[in-house]
Amino acid sequence: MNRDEPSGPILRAAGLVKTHRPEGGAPVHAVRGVDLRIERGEFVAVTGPSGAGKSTLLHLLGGLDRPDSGSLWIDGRQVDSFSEARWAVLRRNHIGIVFQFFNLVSNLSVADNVELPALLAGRSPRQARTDRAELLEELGLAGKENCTPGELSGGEQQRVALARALVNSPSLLLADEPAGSLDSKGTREVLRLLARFHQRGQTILLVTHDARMASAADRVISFFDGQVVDDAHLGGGRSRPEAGVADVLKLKG
Ligand SMILES: Nc1ncnc2c1ncn2[C@@H]1O[C@H](COP(=O)(O)OP(=O)(O)OP(=O)(O)O)[C@@H](O)[C@H]1O
Repeated sequence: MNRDEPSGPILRAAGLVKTHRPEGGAPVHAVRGVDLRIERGEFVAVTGPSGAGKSTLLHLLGGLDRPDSGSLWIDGRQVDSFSEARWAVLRRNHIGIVFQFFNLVSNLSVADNVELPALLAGRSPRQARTDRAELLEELGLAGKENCTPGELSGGEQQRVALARALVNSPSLLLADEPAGSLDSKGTREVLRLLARFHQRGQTILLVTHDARMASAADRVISFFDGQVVDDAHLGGGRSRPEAGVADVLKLKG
C-alpha cells in the first residue's frame, strides 16, 4: 500500500505525541496528541505561553526531534518513520527553518552561509552564487557577502538566516521565534519579509509567544499545555496580507 499522499496539504499531522524524559527528572508531556493540517500558501502562527510546547511541536514538524507516536506527512510524503539521513535530505530540499538565535556558521562568510545549503542540494557553484546574490539583494544585504555573522547586527543576521532557509525554495518555512532576540526595528523587518514571501506563495509556520506577532499570520493556532486549544482563520483568506502586518507594526511602534 502506498502510504504517501501524492497531493493535498503541505503538512498533516495526526496524533503527535512527545514526552521529554530528562535524566533524573520527571517526564514532561510537551506535545499531547496534536492533529494539524496546513494547506499550501498558508501563513500560520502557533502561539501560546512559555512552556506550552510550541518549540517541541516545531522540532517534530521539522524532523529535529522524533514523536513518541503519531503520523506526519510533509509535501505528500509520510515522514514519521524517516531515518536521520532522509530527514536531512527532506529538510535540505523542502523545509527551511529559522531559529531565534540564527544558528549561522560563525566562521563562514555571509555568502558561504547562504550558498552552503544550495551546494549541498546539488546546485552548481555558479547557480548557488546567483541564487545567493539574488536573495541577499532582496533582503537588503548586498555588500555584506564577505562579512562573518559576528560583524552584523541581530536583524541582519536573521535576514541571512532567512536567506539560508529560503535558498532552496522550500515548500515550507518553519520559523521559531524569529524575532525573539531582535529589537522592534528588527522585528518589523522580519515581519515585513515573512509577509512578502507569503504574498508570493510561500507557506509559513511561525512559532511565537508574542500574540501581536502572531496576528501577522492569516491563521492563528493557540497552543496550551501541549494541545491545540483554538484554531482561528483571520479574515477568511485575507485579501491583503499586509493588513495584518500593518496592525502589528503599529503596535510595535
Ligand atoms: N529537551 C528537553 N528536555 C526536557 N524537557 C524539555 C526539553 N525541551 C523542552 N522541554 C520542556 O517541555 C515543555 C515545553 O517546552 P517548549 O520549549 O516546547 O515550549 P514553548 O512553548 O516553546 O516555550 P517557550 O515559548 O518558552 O520557548 C517545557 O516544560 C520545557 O521545559
